Amino acid sequence: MPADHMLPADDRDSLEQLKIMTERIPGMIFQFFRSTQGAMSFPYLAGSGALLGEADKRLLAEDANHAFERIDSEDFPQLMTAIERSAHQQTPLATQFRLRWNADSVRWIAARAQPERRRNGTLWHGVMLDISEQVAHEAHLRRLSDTDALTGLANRRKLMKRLDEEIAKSNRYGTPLSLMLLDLDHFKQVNDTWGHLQGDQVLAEFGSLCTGLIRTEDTLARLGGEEFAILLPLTPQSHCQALAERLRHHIAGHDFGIGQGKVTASIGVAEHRVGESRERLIDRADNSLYIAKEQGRNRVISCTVTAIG
Ligand SMILES: Nc1nc2c(ncn2[C@@H]2O[C@H](COP(=O)(O)OP(=O)(O)OP(=O)(O)O)[C@@H](O)[C@H]2O)c(=O)[nH]1
Repeated sequence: MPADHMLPADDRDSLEQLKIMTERIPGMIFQFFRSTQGAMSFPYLAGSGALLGEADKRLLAEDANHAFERIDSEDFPQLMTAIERSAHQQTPLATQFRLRWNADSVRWIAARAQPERRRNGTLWHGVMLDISEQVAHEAHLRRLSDTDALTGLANRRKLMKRLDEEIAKSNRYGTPLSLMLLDLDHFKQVNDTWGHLQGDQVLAEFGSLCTGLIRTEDTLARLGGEEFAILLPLTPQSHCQALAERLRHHIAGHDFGIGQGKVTASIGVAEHRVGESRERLIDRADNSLYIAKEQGRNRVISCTVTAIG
């Protein structure tokens, strides 16, 4: 029989096993306490043994700020809000944030914890997991779903997102916003004469050429086939029209690998009007493009019926 102050052997084995396990799991289990005065600490921290030394654990048991000061300043406010809400509503804490790991490494951490009201504050019981690889993978998938595979430019889906963002800003602040639609002329002939592979090459080079002529804040997208679009924030129609004319000129003078002057583009321009929908703006630019094609191609038409070229 064990002495009164000792645990039975079975329990000691279980405790020993639990200790070994918590030190080896690929994450951390913790208790986090926030007093009613706002003082914060980690009374218990275990797991990912290699990541946190005993000294760190002792410091954090006194004051959680040793960990909080390593949290990315962009994520800190939403973490504090999540803690506050969880304490106030007694609902589970579920959040994620970036943690500075060492001089050149930042890790994404997900935290899930259950709050428990105590006489002098709130005590959470929870787990933290390093989700950096998952976050990087999601970002990669997002980039893929927003990118046109042939040209590496933004695709239609991405352009629609950017249009929604910029239209919202334009409506809110009354700032100018222009949209340009570009369509290569008689592209079928390029394919028929030089082959589809060379046609692909022309499309990719067209993307590079235009990218080099616009600002980084502008979004150049391939809408599909030989149709492209450029979204130009903070740009009134007159400036957009001048840029379109410059692009048209460069395109017509460029050798895309099939001889100079073999590729031209028709361009339609429209400026967003406050309160106008995305579809209406696209329709107006598309209408200008249609007129440019009708009037003989290799020209710029703006929605205010000004024809150049
Ligand atoms: N090489 C290549 N060709 C494409 C791609 N997507 C669409 N096209 C071709 O682009 C051509 C578009 O033809 P049309 O819509 O008749 O237009 P167009 O010949 O450019 O004539 P206009 O626009 O009226 O000046 C077709 O031959 C399509 O096969 C692509 O990804 N690669």
